[in-house]
Amino acid sequence: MSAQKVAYLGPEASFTHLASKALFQDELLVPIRTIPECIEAVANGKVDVAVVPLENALEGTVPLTIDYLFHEVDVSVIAEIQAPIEQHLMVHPNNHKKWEEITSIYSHPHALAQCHKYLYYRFGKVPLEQSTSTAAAAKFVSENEKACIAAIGNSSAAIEYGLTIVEHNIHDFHFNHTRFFVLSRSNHCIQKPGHIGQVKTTVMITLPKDDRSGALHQVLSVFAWRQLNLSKIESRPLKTGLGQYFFVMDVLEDEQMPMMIGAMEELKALGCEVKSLGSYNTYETEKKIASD
Ligand SMILES: O=C(O)C(=O)C[C@]1(C(=O)O)C=C[C@@H](O)C=C1
Repeated sequence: MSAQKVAYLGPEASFTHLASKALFQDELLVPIRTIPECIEAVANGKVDVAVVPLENALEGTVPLTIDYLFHEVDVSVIAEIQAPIEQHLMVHPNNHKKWEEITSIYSHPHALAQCHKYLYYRFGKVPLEQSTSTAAAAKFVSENEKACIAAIGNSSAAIEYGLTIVEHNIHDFHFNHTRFFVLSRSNHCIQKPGHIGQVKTTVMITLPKDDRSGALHQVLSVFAWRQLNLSKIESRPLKTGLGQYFFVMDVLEDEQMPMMIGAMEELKALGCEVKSLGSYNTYETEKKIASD
């Protein structure tokens, strides 16, 4: 069988690349510049699969990913990858000796936010610049050795782009992990040995338009009386006006199970709109994932 094309938020050595490599050892990995372009690539059939960051333990949801999946495309989640995240400050080797004089710091907004306290106390006056990924920041710093600037990213990015790490582990809290979604046009979830926990289903629910009181309570009851365990609930703006939201819920059950089928029917009977992203297994980059 020919290798699958797997798009990921690049360039090489982004955290998303490291997560993709853990699950897709034998496939063709294709770096793409931004999260929407990754999602479009899989939706349009340019690639078979796309890997994008979804949620970080310190900073929460990556809004671009969840909003794009709700508003713009119909694709399924076929796996989740969880990875530990260690952020380091790195500079061009030519600037190694004067690294404390850096004039700006580049990284992905989620990475900058994960290091907020460090940056505030250590470099409070130094401007922070946003990049499309941590690896894009490292690449930029490597290409601009004349400027005394730094990037925040992982140690693979430092090696890939020939940078020197000047401060290790600058993220503010020790337990720093990120969830990545593996997206596909088909809804056949990846079944490789080594997954952890229970199967999960992600649904996006819009409440009935009549704005009745207790609507969210009704939605939660649909899951509660069936003993369907939720591992996440979050509201995101519908982008139609202030106070209008959709709800993202992760349910620890397969959507094919009778209780889940019943729950989805009851939600629709209540007047909710339901968009399911499908059921999927969770893999960890630290744990061995068999190549098939
Ligand atoms: O993959 C990368 O390197 C990214 O820059 C993206 C991203 C994210 O959006 O959460 C991935 C993991 C880390 O949490 C920080 C940044």
